[in-house]
Amino acid sequence: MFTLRSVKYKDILDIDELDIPEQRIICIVGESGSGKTTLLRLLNHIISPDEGEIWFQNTPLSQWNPVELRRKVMMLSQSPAIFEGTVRDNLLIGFKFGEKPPVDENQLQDTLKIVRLNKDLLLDANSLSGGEKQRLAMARILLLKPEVFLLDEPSSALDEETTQFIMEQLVHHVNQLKKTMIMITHSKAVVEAFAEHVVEIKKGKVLITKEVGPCKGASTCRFGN
Ligand SMILES: Nc1ncnc2c1ncn2[C@@H]1O[C@H](COP(=O)(O)OP(=O)(O)OP(=O)(O)O)[C@@H](O)[C@H]1O
Repeated sequence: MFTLRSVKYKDILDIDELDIPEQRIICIVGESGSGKTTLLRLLNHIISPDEGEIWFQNTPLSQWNPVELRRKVMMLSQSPAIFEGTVRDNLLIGFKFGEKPPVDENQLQDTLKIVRLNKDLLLDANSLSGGEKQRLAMARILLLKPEVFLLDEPSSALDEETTQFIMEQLVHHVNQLKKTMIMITHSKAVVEAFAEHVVEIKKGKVLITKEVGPCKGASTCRFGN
């Protein structure tokens, strides 16, 4: 799905070779400051490498129309933007400029359940806590159904039990839709429970990239197969 060759970005990342498979749950791990967020930003083409090339679906990122690319590859940052207005406004904002048809009320409610956000759709989004805002942004991306979900520490503002519940829901959802999830995590429990592929970054270099869990060695595999 993503292919990186001889990619350098400032003195932050120096990746000789990395292949990220599609339709997998991929965890990016590594110590703080190792370059994980920078890697996600490169994949989303928010930034470009100084050297080397990154391909998405066999086309160099530089040849992708940026709008088209970000419709397929969406990133949820650690502190996502919350817009003025209600929970509902925030869920639907992605549909405002897109070509996708707006979703109905039931879908909005169902998506809030996936991220365990039990709030009224008409509530002012700015009254939510940090963790709730993060989940609202997660729900917003889920509704848009991109090919690739890039999640930067999606559980950073969540307690252990909520993390377990939401990750289960997210992984199930992504698997069902046959999408790809690439997430940065510092949680060993999340890696052990959900990763199908792990990429470890150390000081800007890929230390380890390997398949793990139930899909190890399989050409195709979804949980439950
Ligand atoms: N635009 C930038 N210009 C210069 N340095 C940067 C820039 N963005 C990040 N850095 C530096 O690059 C290094 C890697 O940052 P990055 O955010 O990718 O790390 P990370 O592995 O995601 O860290 P964490 O786990 O703490 O979130 C850090 O030392 C950071 O300060």
